[in-house]
Amino acid sequence: KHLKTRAALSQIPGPHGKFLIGILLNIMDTPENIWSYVRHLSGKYYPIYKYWILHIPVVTLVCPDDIEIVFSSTKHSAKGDVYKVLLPWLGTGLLTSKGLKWQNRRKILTPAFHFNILQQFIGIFTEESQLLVKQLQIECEKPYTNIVPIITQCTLRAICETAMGTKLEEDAKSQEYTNAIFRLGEILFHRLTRIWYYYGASFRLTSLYREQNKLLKILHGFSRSVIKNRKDNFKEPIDLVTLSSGTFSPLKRQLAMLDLLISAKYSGEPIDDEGIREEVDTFMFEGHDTTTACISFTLLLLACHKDIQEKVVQELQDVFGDSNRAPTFQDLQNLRYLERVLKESLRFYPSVPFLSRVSEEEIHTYTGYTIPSNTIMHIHIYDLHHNPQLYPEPEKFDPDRFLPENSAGRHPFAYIPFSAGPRNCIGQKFAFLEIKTIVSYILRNFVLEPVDQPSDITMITHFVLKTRNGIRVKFLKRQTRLI
Ligand code: HEM
Repeated sequence: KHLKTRAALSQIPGPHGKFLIGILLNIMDTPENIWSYVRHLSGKYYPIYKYWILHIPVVTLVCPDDIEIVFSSTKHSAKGDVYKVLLPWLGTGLLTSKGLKWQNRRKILTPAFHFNILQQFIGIFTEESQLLVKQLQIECEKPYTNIVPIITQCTLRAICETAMGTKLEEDAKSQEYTNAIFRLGEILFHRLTRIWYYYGASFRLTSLYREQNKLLKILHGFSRSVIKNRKDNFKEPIDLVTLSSGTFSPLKRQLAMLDLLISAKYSGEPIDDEGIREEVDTFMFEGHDTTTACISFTLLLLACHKDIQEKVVQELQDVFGDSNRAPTFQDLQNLRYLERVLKESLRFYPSVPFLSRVSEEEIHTYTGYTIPSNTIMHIHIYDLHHNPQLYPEPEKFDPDRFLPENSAGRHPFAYIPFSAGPRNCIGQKFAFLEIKTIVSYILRNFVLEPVDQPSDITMITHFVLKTRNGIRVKFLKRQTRLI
């Protein structure tokens, strides 16, 4: 079996690497060099390549036909080894679980992302956007602003309130929680780019491991105390089926996703308190860095493309006029041009640049190779989205690529910022509502001037698309204030 596996893998092209260690030395490098190295491999070996890291083979897929084979199947849904670093924080929640557990959790969580539930979050997104506008007014005095930290604060507050029903205030407990999320993010990043820390006891011997444990105590302690509080005040199970069917009517009280999980538990669904904690933590992780990346890169692109920025502002003027009212669900639906801008922004800068899966059985690729069972597969969304055969002039920011007439005929797996198939992102509608609310508030109040250009930006390897030095934009107060 071993020889058969080796023989199949040897047919797949890729860098030779060194005897016994494969390409280990190439990835023991800075995060920006790892990023460039992987881009180089994708260009050189398109449509598929393989490398060895020590004794572990990794096959990378960059072509939509091969990606379709993996994503369309309910097999191959187990995650690759990179996700191991997330387990201490998230446990096996929706992102990291597999098999029956994943199926059960997905079934429980799906109604929580129905439009009828999501609509009630627009009020929270609006409040957070208004707070952000106030902060950005102060930034207008400065020559430029690194937008990433300020947007992160905003999206973190939004997800905390929607997922847990808890506001992150200025108090010590909230600050401690926020700081722990930031610091744990740094440690996860440190481990992600050091593969020898995924396996065995090597990470446990480091001071970072001890620090991680302290941070986990804070994070899990916070989630558990919110869950306990919410459970103590829980009145009656929510009828999710009724709530997620029929037309939307505003609820008597603001529900958090946590309430829906508690309700599912009391209705006999297979989820206990620790399971609820896993899912709440998963939302906290998945639900803020991804939206931060999308908003930050969109602001960068709009600052650098004034004509497109003006078209978005014109659309906002058409929808809101000179009124300073908050957006309704219908307003957000009507922002069609902004939607195309966001889609193109997620093509250009996919918040999740790569995914990793494990083949559960042998795969025969469209491109003519055999991937043996139990092989780690990386799917490079960034390279897929920058393929000139799929997107002519891929480095051009052009929202009209997503006009219906221009999207017709595009390969269904050529555009996958939210992944695809049964294991796609459960939060994509939530994300669009939030991002549209925040970006529209920013553009109703400010003119964006370019500071960094896309060509100035140095990308780094991370779970979520990030740059080495943030993203700088200049904010000017908009003369005809729309809000
Ligand atoms: C622009 C914003 C977002 C992008 C681009 C994005 C992208 C993705 C991608 C690519 C995956 C697949 C990950 C994998 O297979 O390893 C995923 C999964 C997931 N996302 Fe998102 N996401 C976004 C926002 C959100 C938000 C706001 C939430 C929660 C409120 C969320 C919750 C999740 C969860 C729970 C999963 C795991 C789903 C499963 O395995 O069944 N995401 N997301």
